[in-house]
Order: sequence, then C-alpha cells, then structure tokens
Amino acid sequence: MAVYTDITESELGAFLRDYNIGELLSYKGIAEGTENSNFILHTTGGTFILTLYEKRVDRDDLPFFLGLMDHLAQRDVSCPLPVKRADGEIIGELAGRPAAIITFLEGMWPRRPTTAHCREVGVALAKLHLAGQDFPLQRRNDLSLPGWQRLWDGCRERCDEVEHGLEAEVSDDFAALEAGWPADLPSGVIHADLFPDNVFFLGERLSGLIDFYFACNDFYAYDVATCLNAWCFERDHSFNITKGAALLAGYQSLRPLDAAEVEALPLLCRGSALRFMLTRLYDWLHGPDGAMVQKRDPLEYVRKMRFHRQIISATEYGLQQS
Ligand SMILES: Nc1ncnc2c1ncn2[C@@H]1O[C@H](COP(=O)(O)OP(=O)(O)O)[C@@H](O)[C@H]1O
Ligand SMILES: N[C@@H](CCOP(=O)(O)O)C(=O)O
Repeated sequence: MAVYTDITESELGAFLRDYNIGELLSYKGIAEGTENSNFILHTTGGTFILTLYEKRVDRDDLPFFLGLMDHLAQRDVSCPLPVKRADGEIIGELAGRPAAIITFLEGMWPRRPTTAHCREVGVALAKLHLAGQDFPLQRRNDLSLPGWQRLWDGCRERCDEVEHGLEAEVSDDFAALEAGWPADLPSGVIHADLFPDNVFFLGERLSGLIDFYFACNDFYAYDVATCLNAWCFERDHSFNITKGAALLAGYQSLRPLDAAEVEALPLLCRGSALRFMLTRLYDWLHGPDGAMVQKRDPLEYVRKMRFHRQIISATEYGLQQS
C-alpha cells in the first residue's frame, strides 16, 4: 500500500485551513501508486487527491511537476489541476513532508488495454508533447544513461539472484546503449512513465493522464518507446503489432516522427526497457522502506529488452511510414 506517511484528522484539518475547498467530510489512503503517499479527500467543495511527496521526489522538482500539470490542463490536456491555497501557493507541508492537493479525475485505468486504448494513448502523448513546447521550466532526466548506471552499480553484484546470467547480459546492453544512444533528437517535456495505471478511461474514451512525477526534458521518441513497452505487449510477453500500429498511428496523427526518430526507435525501446527493468530490479533487491508496496517484476522487462535486441526496423513495431 502506497501510504508511507500517515496523517491524523487534526493535522489534515489544520492543513486544509490554508485552502478554500470547504470542510473535510472524509479522507482515505489510496492503495495504488509507488512513489508517494496519496489520499482521497471528500470536502464540502468536492473530491480531491492529496499527495505527500516521499524521499524519491526532490522538493526542488515540485514546481516543475505541479507547474507542468497546470500548464497542460490550461492547454486542453486532461490532467489534474493543482489547487491553490488562499495565499496563492500550491505546495504546503503536512506531517513533515511537502504536500499538494490536485483535482480528482474521473475514470479507471485499463487492466487489459485494447487496440482502441493504444490509439488514444498515442494521440494523448503527442498532444502532451505539443502542449509542453512552451512550458518555461526545464528538468533533466535523471533516469537516463548516467542514472541507469548508478542504479546498475547498486544491483549488479546481486542481480544473478533474480536470474542466473543477468549480470553478463545487462552489461552487454549497457555497452550497446552507450555506444549507440542518440546525441540529438527532437526533445522537450516528456511524461516518462505513461503506463496504463497512469491513464484513465471512461469506456474507450481517454479521460485523463496522471502521475507527472517522472516528467522531464528528453527525446519525444523516448516517451513513445516507453509507451510501446508499457501498452503493446501481451500477458504472454509477445509484442502485439496491431496495438503498436494503433499507438504509433495515434501519435503520428498529431506529431509525425522524423527519419532520425524512426531510425532510433528500436534502441530507444531497448533503453526504456532497461530503465524500467533497473528501477524494478533495484526495488526487488533493496525494497522501498516503510511501506508494503507490491514489487514489480524486473524479468518482465528483461524479456522486453531481449525482444528489442533483435528488432532491425521500426516497421516491426507497426510503424507505417508516409
Ligand atoms: N488526480 C487524480 N484523480 C483520481 N485519482 C488519482 C489522481 N491522482 C492519483 N490518483 C489515484 O492515486 C493512485 C496513485 O497515484 P500516482 O500519482 O500514480 O502515485 P505514485 O506517484 O505514488 O505512483 C492512482 O493509481 C489513482 O488511483
Ligand atoms: N511504471 C513503473 C513504476 C512506477 O509506478 P507508478 O505507480 O508511479 O506509475 C513500472 O511499471 O516499473
């Protein structure tokens, strides 16, 4: 359960006195999520999400994350809107943690994504990339190659406990990714974690995007790669090219990929699979402190890395070239 920090009713009542969202009716910890402590609040003013930012979120990054949601919401991207306190601030402090309130989005994340969901996600991702172009703040992606290397340094000695031979296999991936990682591709604000549990739907209509706490500046096509990994593999670990084609067509309906992005896509997919394998492996071996968070399987992403290693062209993901 992702509630690392508990709060009392009196602490919460005092915190809410700085807002104009009415009286507290009820609140409850939310079991889903990984990084932060989240609560659903019902007040006489409506329903809201309260987030207490935990250790892995740097307080200095909060203006970027919350400012981005505000920026995107004003440009017709359906995402939560940070709620301002009476003094105009959006970040406060509760139980010793930085804390913010955001608006509640209706919808459910798809447990079994369909081809129609994949197309909608592609469109929404392109919309996010375009709407973020005039966002004035910047944040480096600290989970790109140097960050992966740091995670790897903390795991490699013990990684064969997860699967025999993994250390040698992943070392080879690092060598290939370091040699071939693109130096320059179209870049801007990316979501960087647009997995199914961060996208809400009402039926097959996308109703909102959440969890901008990995957002940063990086290659747009890297975000596309992350979505191909997160949305287009089946439970039997096979890649579904129909879903890949739908996601890529949805994306390209608003923002066509250029030739360099198309060429780089297989390596970006492999890198993105390594990134999620490593955070999962790190948590698998070290376990996040203080909460019973369901551990995600690193081997799911090892399989995806193996798949991408043998891809020669982005057409194998379903890309239709114009
Ligand atoms: N704006 C929102 N509207 C509705 N539910 C939300 C919203 N933000 C978060 N949630 C709920 O809280 C859960 C965890 O949120 P998330 O931002 O993914 O947490 P974490 O950053 O800890 O992974 C989500 O799966 C969802 O159930
Ligand atoms: N999407 C990541 C984990 C991050 O969890 P989230 O709850 O913040 O989306 C993964 O699947 O490894």
